[in-house]
Amino acid sequence: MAPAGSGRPAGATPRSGPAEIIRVHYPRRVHIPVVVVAGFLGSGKTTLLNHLLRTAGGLRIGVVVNDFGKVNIDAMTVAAQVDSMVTLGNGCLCCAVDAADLDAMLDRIARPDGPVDVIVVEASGLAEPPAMVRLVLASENPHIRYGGLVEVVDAAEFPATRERHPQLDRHIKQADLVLLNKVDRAADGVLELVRDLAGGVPVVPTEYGRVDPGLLFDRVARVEPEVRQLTLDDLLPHEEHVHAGYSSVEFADPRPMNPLRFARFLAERPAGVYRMKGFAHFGVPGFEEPYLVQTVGKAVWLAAAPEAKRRNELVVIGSELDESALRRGLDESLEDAPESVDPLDMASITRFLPRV
Ligand SMILES: Nc1nc2c(ncn2[C@@H]2O[C@H](COP(=O)(O)OP(=O)(O)OP(=O)(O)O)[C@@H](O)[C@H]2O)c(=O)[nH]1
Repeated sequence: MAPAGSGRPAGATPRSGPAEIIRVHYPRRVHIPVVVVAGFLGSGKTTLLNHLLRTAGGLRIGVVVNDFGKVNIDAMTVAAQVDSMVTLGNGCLCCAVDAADLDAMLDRIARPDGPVDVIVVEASGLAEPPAMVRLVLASENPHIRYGGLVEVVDAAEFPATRERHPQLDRHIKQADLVLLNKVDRAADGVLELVRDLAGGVPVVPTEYGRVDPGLLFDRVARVEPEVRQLTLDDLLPHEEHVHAGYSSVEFADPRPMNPLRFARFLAERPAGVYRMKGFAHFGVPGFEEPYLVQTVGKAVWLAAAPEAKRRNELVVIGSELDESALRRGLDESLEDAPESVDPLDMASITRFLPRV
């Protein structure tokens, strides 16, 4: 893959093999994922952020640091490595900054020609995670999309924190992904307990926030998808040098999907799934073109992908995935007679398209 963010001109991406086809695969309308990282004081959010900044390759990460208090320690810690820094220094983002203020922050860094590929909002340790997510979802910036709520949980302090802050159980359930950090200092049984509390939300154990950035966001820079076909390999996280703790399942099938059954599969979000991405097609009269499909937690986005192949190619990423149940769910979503499907059923799919 070309170094992300290398600024290489369109069409100049070198790929091995003579049969390299350069194809437009993503919609031209670009959406920058905004990942919210929450967690109690000291759980390891800044450590995670620094790890992401160090290991994201050429991806340009914009950071919104939401510190509580006047002294901006987190911002100073990460500042040296950040491409574009916007700090919310006036207190807890969820209670002191309204959506318009966050929008103003995002506007400074989230532009199609802007300086970043991904935005991470590090929430103050005191922030209520769903309030942070609502701020991102309420943003009127047309260039962003919600990239998931990652809750960092301190495994070493888990029993004590839970006693002091019973809302921790709720935070774990509300997250799209739980990073159970400090497993090097965790008592026996904490991982099992957190997985139990999470009720299907993927839980990935980490030390010093060392997680593959590919779990949190695509390793492909925004400039790239416009110049070449996205491969399954691009979509898969790479696990070298990081504590794995998660897995991915690839599904490829040329047969079309049934819109109702596939929509149900997306909505049901099988246990342990954090992200799904790839392409799906339905072959229903009037809806022959494939779609780019992306999910993060409970959120689903679709985009028309007219130049993609008419086949399903999906990557499912998560923790403790039940591969055979996933494959069964996807197999059961396939449709042998797409021409006889009621085109109105496509509403279950097209409702995930961006509103224009
Ligand atoms: N043993 C151990 N220590 C860790 C781990 N991850 C982070 N720490 C340490 O925990 C302390 C707190 O980490 P931070 O990353 O600052 O935590 P934070 O969530 O950003 O804290 P606030 O900004 O106060 O909310 C630091 O001293 C880290 O070095 C880990 O996996 N294991």
